Amino acid sequence: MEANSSGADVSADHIIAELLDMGFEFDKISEAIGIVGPCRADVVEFMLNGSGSEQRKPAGGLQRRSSDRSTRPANPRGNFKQSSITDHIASTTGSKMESRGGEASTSYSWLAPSIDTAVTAAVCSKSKPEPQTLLQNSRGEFDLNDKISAVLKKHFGFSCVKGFQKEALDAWSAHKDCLVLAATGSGKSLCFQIPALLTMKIVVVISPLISLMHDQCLKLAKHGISACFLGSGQPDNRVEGKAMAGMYKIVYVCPETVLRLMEPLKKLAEKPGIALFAIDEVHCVSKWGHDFRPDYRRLSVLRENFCSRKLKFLEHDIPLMALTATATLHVREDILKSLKMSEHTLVVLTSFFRPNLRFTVVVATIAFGMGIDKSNVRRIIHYGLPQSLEAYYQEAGRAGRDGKLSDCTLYCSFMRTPTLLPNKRSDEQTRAAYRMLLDCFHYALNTSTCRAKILVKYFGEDFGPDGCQMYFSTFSMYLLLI
Ligand SMILES: Nc1ncnc2c1ncn2[C@@H]1O[C@H](COP(=O)(O)OP(=O)(O)OP(=O)(O)O)[C@@H](O)[C@H]1O
Repeated sequence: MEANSSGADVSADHIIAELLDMGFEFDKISEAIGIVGPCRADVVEFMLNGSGSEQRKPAGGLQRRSSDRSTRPANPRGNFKQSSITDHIASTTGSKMESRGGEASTSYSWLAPSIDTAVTAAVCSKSKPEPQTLLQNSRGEFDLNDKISAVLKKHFGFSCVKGFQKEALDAWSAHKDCLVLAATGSGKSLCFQIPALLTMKIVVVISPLISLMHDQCLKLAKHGISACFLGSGQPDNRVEGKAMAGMYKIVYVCPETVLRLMEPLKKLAEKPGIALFAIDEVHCVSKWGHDFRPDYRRLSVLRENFCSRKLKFLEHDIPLMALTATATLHVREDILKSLKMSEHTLVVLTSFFRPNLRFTVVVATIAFGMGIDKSNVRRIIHYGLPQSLEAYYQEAGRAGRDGKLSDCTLYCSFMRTPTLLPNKRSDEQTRAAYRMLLDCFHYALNTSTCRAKILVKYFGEDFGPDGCQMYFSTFSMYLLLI
């Protein structure tokens, strides 16, 4: 027996039943329990990464499997909120229970960005209320912030939601569509996981990769939240039926499957109800992005079908929450249009400026390996030009997640033609690929401006003349001839 993240004791049988129910294979669960013992957190850790807690780690433990989340994302019509980089760097590296004060945030209309000084505070529970001790307001309702604090603490052990998470949750609670752009590892998942815990309804999450869905379900199991994944990677064919009967709080599904399940989803929307459709890695919608997936474009059926105009039992349209880590203005615009998101979509944006990263380009002919995904990576070295600056920002951004000064070095030889897109591509895709490559050339060849500034500008953000002074007043460019 062990204590789970919610404080309750669970047995090996209980863990097996729980994970089987989510659609994981019996053999894998048993193997994990056999190695790390009947501790849910360790079993999940083992299934995710091939290791349990330190003292129970098997000799010669397996290699860590990183969930490779390729990410990047626009509403010319929507409201635009932009919060500080400290929104993600400081909080993700801090202790789980740390309490954070207010966070600086700027907001602007994204067509004509103009920064103002609006402050978006993180929601922290001062008194750390337990669900049963929440105070009701005069109409007998619980305050949303208190509810959020309570579920956050109960399931995840955190005291505060970050500023951008609060913005997204406010949009959801106001039944608004929302586009969230926040860095890799900043905590986007909580934006759509919390709604599942605040209502009796289900959250449906559309995700492009089975490995991502798999990992997220395991992490939710660790936090005592029932979830499942549907699609070709689901070995148990009973899980789909159970999911469509409302037996899981969070249902992860790939785009092809969501398109196939439109009718069952409409029934689910009636009873017990769908709280939210979250579209993760939403840059996959855009042909202008580096990770285009045609099925993502067909997800406009969600906005077209799950609205009160079409489904008479709905009081409000079911909100869409689209999330990504990187997207240019062009890609954002494309996302909003392609998904037919509401004209009142709120765009929540955290700054792309990472003050602790120094960007250097070295023109050379020597090969170097890539860094790995850890919080304290001090240097990311790219060998060869990336296909796009989105891809570069995504990969280089793995450096310095702990907020400490780190270097991002790009080695490239202008003598070598960079790889473009797959051989079979339309003229439009070829043009887009060349455009993206041209941006990379401009970035690499720049000798007059701070590189961080170019990257941030590329994503449509202007942090003013002072932004670089701390670390970027100079940059390096070496020419190594061999
Ligand atoms: N409010 C919070 N306070 C402290 N830690 C948080 C908070 N929200 C999220 N985190 C932590 O941040 C980490 C990253 O979260 P998550 O995986 O959701 O990031 P993400 O933005 O979805 O990343 P990616 O783009 O790689 O998918 C997790 O360990 C999560 O527990």
